[in-house]
Amino acid sequence: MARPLVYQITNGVSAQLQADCVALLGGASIMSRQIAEAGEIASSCDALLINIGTPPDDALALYRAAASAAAKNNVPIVIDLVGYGFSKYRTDIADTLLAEFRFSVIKGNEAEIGALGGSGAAPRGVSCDTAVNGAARLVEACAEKYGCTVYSTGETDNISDGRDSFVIDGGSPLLRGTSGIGCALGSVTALYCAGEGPLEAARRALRLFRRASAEAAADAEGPYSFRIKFMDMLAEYGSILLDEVK
Ligand SMILES: Nc1ncnc2c1ncn2[C@@H]1O[C@H](COP(=O)(O)OP(=O)(O)OP(=O)(O)O)[C@@H](O)[C@H]1O
Ligand SMILES: Cc1ncsc1CCO
Repeated sequence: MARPLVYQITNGVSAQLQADCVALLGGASIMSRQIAEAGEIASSCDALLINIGTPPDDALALYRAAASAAAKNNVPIVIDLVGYGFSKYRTDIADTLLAEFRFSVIKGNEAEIGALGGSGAAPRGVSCDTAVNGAARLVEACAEKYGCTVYSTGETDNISDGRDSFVIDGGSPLLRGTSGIGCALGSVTALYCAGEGPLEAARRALRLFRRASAEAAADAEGPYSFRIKFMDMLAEYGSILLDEVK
């Protein structure tokens, strides 16, 4: 497939980074928050990402319009549960979508997936790095409940499709030194879902980010030069070492 088109409905903070990641890994993005064109775009793209980071007033109607058109056309859908469990508004929206649609991948940081799995703790804001006890088990339980691939990110990443489960570690904590890299990971997951099954796509994205961050950290002078080097390394490993990071 030449340049898979990823329809990204996302937050206003990370959008540029997300579009850049998709572009440097060989995809193309379209971003729009207009309900009027959501069905049209979703039915002709190769993957849909719904990131609830900065939900607009009409968020539920927008996400529904996009998700229902994607589902009708067998377009894979990735949902990034940014801030799930923090505000009731976004948690209710996400729960409604999760009840109505079958997603290819559900992702969040450990605190967000912990909240989804009923850990009893809630994240404080977005990008929360609170560790959750039993994260791997919670990811597996969510994968079984929602019938899809689920992953959580943090010091270690946990991924499961309800049958097979993996832990991914390594990389660099500098990934957390600036904002939006988790959102970009969601975009790359959606991009890879255009070409392969959700578990393989998500594992590949997670491993690519760990691998690229380890290389970038080796000669970064600080969190921002790291961020630039990380993007270069993503491009390098994304095109050269696809099999190795699979
Ligand atoms: N302590 C850590 N060490 C190494 N890598 C990490 C660590 N914490 C997170 N990561 C990696 O950083 C990336 C972003 O994960 P993170 O959990 O920060 O997402 P997030 O909270 O959704 O981020 P954001 O909201 O800023 O987009 C992932 O690739 C994850 O594997
Ligand atoms: C800071 C922030 N607020 C909503 S989304 C976002 C980007 C990181 O998730």
